[in-house]
Amino acid sequence: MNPVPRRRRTPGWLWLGLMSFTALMLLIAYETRWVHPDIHAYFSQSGNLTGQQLATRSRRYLEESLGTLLEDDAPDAVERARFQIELGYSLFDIGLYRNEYACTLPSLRRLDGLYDTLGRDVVPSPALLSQDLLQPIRCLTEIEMNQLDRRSEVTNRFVEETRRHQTLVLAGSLVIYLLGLLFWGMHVYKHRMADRATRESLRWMAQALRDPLTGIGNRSALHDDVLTEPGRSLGLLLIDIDYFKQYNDALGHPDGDRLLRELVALIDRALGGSARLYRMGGDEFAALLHCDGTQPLEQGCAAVVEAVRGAALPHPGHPAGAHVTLSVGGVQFIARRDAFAAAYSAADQALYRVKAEGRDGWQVASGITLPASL
Ligand SMILES: Nc1nc2c(ncn2[C@@H]2O[C@H](COP(=O)(O)OP(=O)(O)OP(=O)(O)O)[C@@H](O)[C@H]2O)c(=O)[nH]1
Repeated sequence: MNPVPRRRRTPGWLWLGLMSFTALMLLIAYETRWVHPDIHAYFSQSGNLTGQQLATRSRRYLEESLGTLLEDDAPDAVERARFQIELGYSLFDIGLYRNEYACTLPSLRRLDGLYDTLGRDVVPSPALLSQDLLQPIRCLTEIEMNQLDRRSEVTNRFVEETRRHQTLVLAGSLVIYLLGLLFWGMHVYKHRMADRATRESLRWMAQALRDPLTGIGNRSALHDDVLTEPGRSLGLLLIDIDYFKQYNDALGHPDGDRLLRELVALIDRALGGSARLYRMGGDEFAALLHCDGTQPLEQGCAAVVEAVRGAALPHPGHPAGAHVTLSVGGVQFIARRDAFAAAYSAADQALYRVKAEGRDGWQVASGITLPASL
């Protein structure tokens, strides 16, 4: 046995639309959390960039010590200068400066020597002092400048990359948004198509239950309508035109069609517009009305026959030279799937009794014989 091929499921347009909007949200979330690593390092006070601040502070201590030694005559001036040199030294003596700036080690050695000399209470000559302190101060200035340049470079790179990221986010968002709109549009379009197909099917189904010539229901519609009212007491009229063949023969089929339409309007009016009419085929109609007893049914049958009689529609082919007349058979029944065939047959027999008795009249079946199982 061949296995039934499984239909491959593809995501619908609505799902694709939702997926693209989710992708848009993820992209935005990612980009808003993105931070340039160097800038992160800078703001988190770690990494190389902070070195510039240490050099600045170190240089200030060394400049202060130089000023103290050259201009301060207080007895503790040398001690304070030593302390300032010591502070400047500790901020200067870091791995970054040692590794990256050649002037660092000689400067530190000079500061070491000066610190020892001052410890022995010896104040070097201003020329020597200038050499020992100015050289480290110049070195620190160079470091500061360099670190500042580096910071600018990083900032520039950050700005450029931020711009690139923004462009990416903008372009990506635009593409995803447009895709989302497209998918959504496709979903709406498919939905409309499905709606249209459903309406079309319903229209076809309604048409399948209509008689195209007269616009009233057909035989299938009568069956459907009876089944939609289970248990309800209904009256069924079967109506047949007398000598319609002769009418067609005398006036032609187009006039015959016109008569069929005219009679539908007449019957409808005669039944007060409350009955549902059907064309069973050829020149035979049916009418379905709500009635609790046989009396309203008999009144309906009589009204239909009288109305057509009263209209005095010419019938040039009538064998007895009369106008158009109808034969009607009626039955009252309780709407049930298994009772309808018997009811229909009883009304048909009543109709044929009218035909047999000379036409232009009506009869109502006295009672219907239901199948034994009912
Ligand atoms: N114009 C027209 N004629 C139709 C249509 N359908 C069926 N007929 C005709 O209706 C006629 C029915 O003829 P019969 O069944 O002999 O009935 P009748 O001539 O009315 O005879 P009785 O019922 O015995 O009085 C036939 O001549 C069909 O050709 C239709 O749609 N239009």
